[in-house]
Amino acid sequence: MDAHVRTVPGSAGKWSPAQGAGDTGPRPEQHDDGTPRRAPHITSIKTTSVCGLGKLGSCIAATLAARGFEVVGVDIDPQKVGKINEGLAPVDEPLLAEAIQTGRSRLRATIDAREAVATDATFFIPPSPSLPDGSFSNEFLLKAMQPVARAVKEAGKKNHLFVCSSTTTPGAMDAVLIPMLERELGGVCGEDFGVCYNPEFIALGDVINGLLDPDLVLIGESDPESGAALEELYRKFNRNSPRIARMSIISAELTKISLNSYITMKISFTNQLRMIAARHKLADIHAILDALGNDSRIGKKYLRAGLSYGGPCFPRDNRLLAYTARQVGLEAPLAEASDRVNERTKQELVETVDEMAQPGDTVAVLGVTYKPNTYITEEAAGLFLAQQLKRRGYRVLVHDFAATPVNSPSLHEFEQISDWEEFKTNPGVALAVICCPWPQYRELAATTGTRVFTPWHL
Ligand SMILES: NC(=O)C1=CN([C@@H]2O[C@H](COP(=O)(O)OP(=O)(O)OC[C@H]3O[C@@H](n4cnc5c(N)ncnc54)[C@H](O)[C@@H]3O)[C@@H](O)[C@H]2O)C=CC1
Ligand SMILES: O=C(O)[C@H]1O[C@H](OP(=O)(O)OP(=O)(O)OC[C@H]2O[C@@H](n3ccc(=O)[nH]c3=O)[C@H](O)[C@@H]2O)[C@H](O)[C@@H](O)[C@@H]1O
Repeated sequence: MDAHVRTVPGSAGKWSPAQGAGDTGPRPEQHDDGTPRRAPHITSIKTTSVCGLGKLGSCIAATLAARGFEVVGVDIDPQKVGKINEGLAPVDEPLLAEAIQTGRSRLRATIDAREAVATDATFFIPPSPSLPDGSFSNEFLLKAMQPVARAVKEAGKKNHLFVCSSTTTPGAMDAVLIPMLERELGGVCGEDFGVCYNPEFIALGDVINGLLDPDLVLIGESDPESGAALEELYRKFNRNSPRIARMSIISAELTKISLNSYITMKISFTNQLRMIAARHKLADIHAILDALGNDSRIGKKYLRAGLSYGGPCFPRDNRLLAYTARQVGLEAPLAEASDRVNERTKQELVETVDEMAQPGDTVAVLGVTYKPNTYITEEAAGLFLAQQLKRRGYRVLVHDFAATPVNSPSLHEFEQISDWEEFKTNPGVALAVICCPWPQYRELAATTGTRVFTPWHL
């Protein structure tokens, strides 16, 4: 059953540190059956478990171990478990293999979720895929959390800390995931056990450094003790001294997607401006943005003119904010506009190329990942262009420094440029379009005699 959230519970009352998520007032001293209520008293997390050893989870497990915590990794995929136990990286991510080596004596993995019970806190990081209405599915989180909760109950263990790091639909923790935990554990969240919502702000390709030196650590907490325990963990774990923002769980769910939605708004603004500037012969979008970024209220980050944003996070987190607004009877026109500009940016790329070449021509699409240093092609501008050109009757050649038909099956339908060095010296195509700013493409962009179109300032 997919129990994704259907209604967003109100967050009307203001949260205070002494109050758990969804609290409505002081609680009685006892449970209905007369047993005393007890606040969770985890004060120090020494041993951790990480459920979901994918692109994010394997990096969290490895860095926790590298920074001195005992870690049990859990995944339903025996291959990922096997790799961790062999001391190898289960996914491609810079510095992951090194982190695993550093923490090897403290890191092991298993497919048996019950082993998480022996640890103080479990981080849950399975997928939370988008559904057609824009919300995120809770299915994998429920399946990952349930066996751990059952095992905690069977063991009679008190005060296990459940930490959700996957992105959730705002309201899903209070309406779906915590009620499941309360049913399985037979207790009240925030009193008999603790829950934190703790998403990470990391960019693929830089996950290890992003985890160790973040700008922000975000903790949504069911009760102050749980939040304090997690804060203490981060104070030992982080190499820098980031702002640790603690708040209610619903606030943290909203903060996570708002951050990404705000940045997509910034990127879409650059693309909107680029389209306007392009209609003026002497206007240079790169010069305009470079100047704008000097205003400290704007800043230079994510103000680079290029193409549409893509990947597994930005597009869907931004749509989730719009969904969240609809759930409470509002609109989120800014989030919707970011999405519309992003779609328009993709279409505009196809139209521009269509003006520079004609069906039947051979066009090389260079860079089909959503950004450099990753093999992921999800919602990437290059992949979209290649698909659209093929549909319009072009012969399309694709090239990337990381994505291949093996790791990105959507590339199977295209002819691949397998030898970059050879292509670079003799492209033999009507047009080459640089869709992803891999720095290596700079050489081609500088070559005279090759017709190259690059929206990026390489
Ligand atoms: N990849 C990223 O850059 C970021 C991802 N996130 C969020 O983190 C979550 C995970 O994302 P990724 O790591 O990219 O996903 P992924 O698909 O790379 O990895 C998920 C892992 O969870 C495992 N899994 C599935 N069901 C399980 C279960 N019942 N028990 C234990 N393991 C289970 C899968 O086998 C897989 O190894 C998502 O909610 C995503 O939105 C948030 C910030 C950044
Ligand atoms: O929520 C998440 O999962 C993560 O999503 C993003 O991380 P990521 O998608 O890996 O990558 P980014 O490096 O942020 O790039 C995203 C997209 O923005 C585009 N971009 C980036 C910068 C820029 O100036 N312009 C621009 O179009 C990139 O080309 C790429 O398509 C955020 O940067 C992370 O903070 C966040 O935790």
